[in-house]
Amino acid sequence: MINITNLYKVFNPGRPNVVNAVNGVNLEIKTGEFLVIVGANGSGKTTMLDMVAGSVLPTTGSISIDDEDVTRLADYRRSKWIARVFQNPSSGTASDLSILDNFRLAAIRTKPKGLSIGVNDTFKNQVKEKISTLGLGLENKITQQMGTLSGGQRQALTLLMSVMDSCKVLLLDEPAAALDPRSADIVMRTADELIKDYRLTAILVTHSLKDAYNYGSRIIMMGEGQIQKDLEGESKQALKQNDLFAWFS
Ligand SMILES: Nc1ncnc2c1ncn2[C@@H]1O[C@H](COP(=O)(O)OP(=O)(O)OP(=O)(O)O)[C@@H](O)[C@H]1O
Repeated sequence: MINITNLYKVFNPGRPNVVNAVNGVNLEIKTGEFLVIVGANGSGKTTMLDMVAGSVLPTTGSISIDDEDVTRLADYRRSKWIARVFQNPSSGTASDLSILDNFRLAAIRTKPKGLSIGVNDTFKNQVKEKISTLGLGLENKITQQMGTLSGGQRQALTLLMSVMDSCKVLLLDEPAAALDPRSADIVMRTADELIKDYRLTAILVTHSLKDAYNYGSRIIMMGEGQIQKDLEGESKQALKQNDLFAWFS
């Protein structure tokens, strides 16, 4: 469970270019919940995600994960709980390494430095089996360099890699925004399945109202650094795509 209490982020405080990016957010995200965040440009979505990830520190307020206060914990120390997928497909993978070596590194993401993992047949078969679930035929190309794959293929693999090691929280920062419609669908469906299969707590930031409508168990809309709408459960399911468009009109 993620608990966000009285969260504020002020950039450039006391200067003429001061920005109140996040402005008093309170949010409890239950284990296994798939939260979608929508909102206009500059409404504070990414800053919120950055604060959960630990790459931006809050000005005031607190964040806890499973009752552990992580408010001031550096991002690399949160990696035992959190995996993040960015908009840019190159961010989550090492271009020069093979698919298999990327998965090898992913499997020891949260382990102490210096630990390595042997690439035996059992591991190879595990990786192939996981990759085959994508239905992209990549299981037969595990020695191919990651850099030679398309953006969609890389994003789908990045998602799979995030559950190779312990991961409780999946942060999705417009993961399909740079992809063609078919690849975007594959990436979003893969994310949805992993969230359900591994009972991950997930936060998706998106400008795609189609994805916001199709995915997630809860949706919030941010405006001026605050939560302006919050629908979950049956209310989220009952939301029509047109209602969602109307939020932005
Ligand atoms: N490092 C920073 N320094 C100064 N201002 C920042 C910084 N990061 C974000 N901001 C400002 O904070 C506000 C919220 O930005 P944020 O990126 O969180 O919004 P967003 O809702 O994710 O927007 P978008 O949909 O365009 O990605 C914006 O006014 C932005 O310019």
